[in-house]
Amino acid sequence: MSFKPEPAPGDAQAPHTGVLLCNLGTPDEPTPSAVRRYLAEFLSDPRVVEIPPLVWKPILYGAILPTRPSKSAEKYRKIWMPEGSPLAFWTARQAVMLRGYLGERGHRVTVRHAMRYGNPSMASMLDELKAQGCTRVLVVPLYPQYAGSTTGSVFDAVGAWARQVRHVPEFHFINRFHDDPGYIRALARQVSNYWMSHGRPNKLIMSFHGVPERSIKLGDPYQAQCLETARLLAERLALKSDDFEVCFQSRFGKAKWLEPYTDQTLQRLAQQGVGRVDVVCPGFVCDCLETLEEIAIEGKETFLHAGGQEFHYIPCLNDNAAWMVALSELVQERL
Ligand SMILES: C=CC1=C(C)c2cc3[nH]c(cc4nc(cc5[nH]c(cc1n2)c(C)c5CCC(=O)O)C(CCC(=O)O)=C4C)c(C)c3C=C
Ligand SMILES: [Fe+2]
Ligand SMILES: [Fe+2]
Repeated sequence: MSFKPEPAPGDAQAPHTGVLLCNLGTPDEPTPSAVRRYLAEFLSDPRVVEIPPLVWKPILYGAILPTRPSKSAEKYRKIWMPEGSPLAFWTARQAVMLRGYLGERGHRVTVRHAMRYGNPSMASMLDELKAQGCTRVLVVPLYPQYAGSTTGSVFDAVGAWARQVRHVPEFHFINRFHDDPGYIRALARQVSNYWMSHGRPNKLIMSFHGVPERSIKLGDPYQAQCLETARLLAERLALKSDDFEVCFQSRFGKAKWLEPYTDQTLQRLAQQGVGRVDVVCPGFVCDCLETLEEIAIEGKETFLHAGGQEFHYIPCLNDNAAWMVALSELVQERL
């Protein structure tokens, strides 16, 4: 004798969908050796450094990997949380929260998160979704603005995994959400809530991660999407054109990157006598090294040393409730 189980919500015939939130990745520990392992993988990706390997590999192994890891590890140590790297913590938390937001809907959905470089790897999480019986997978790069070096590279990793699988699931991809009304609303909430408790600045700086200028000339839509996010956020906050400035941070290497650079902008504003700036980083949905160390610590020093009076860093969306609603809507539209 056997019992037939009650039909599962969403019914057993419905396809089982996996949702994979993907972020950049981060070292496992704030130590030179862990940072070296991470940077070696990250900076060997031809999407990230578009220099012919015969030219780039000697620079990477001869100049960068012997020196940068210990300097970067020191920076990571300043922002490390008891739970680990902030980027890993917030990415994992968003996946857990998204599960809760989707759970009540009765779809057969399994949510996981993965990192493009480091752990948990994309291949291991795609293996797991497949083992769980997912026949469809929605890949969600946690980058609002599309860049070949970030979003494009996530799709490469999915392709590389699929190459060694016989029965490939039905893949769906989110390409960008830089102008999504829910995302813009969440950003505006995050900023206006901050201003409700801390007052308003003389200038709001919207700082996005940079990319080499050359990648834009070759057709990357990243810069245009950053500027559109900034325009929509300013509109939603009812800012006038001289209430805010857009700039680009985290330059890497010798080439020209997108301008204006964030550090030079902070210096100039301080010298022009702008007393208080607030910085928000709309291109990052999770706080990380580039926001907590480069902006909240180094950027603050730059501004104050150049004569600025007050510097505020407005945290990323992280577990902001309006953002979780926006993310769950982005996903639900594609279930
Ligand atoms: C938000 C989108 C990002 C784009 C676009 C991007 C492009 C890009 N980055 C590098 C080099 C480095 N980035 C590093 C850290 C880092 N970058 C992003 C996001 C984007 N990068 C994040 C979220 C992080 C933080 C990771 C963390 O652990 O918190 C680093 C490593 C740190 C260091 O040693 O400085 C490098 C290097 C390039 C070359 C590039 C585009 C071509
Ligand atoms: Fe980066
Ligand atoms: Fe940086």
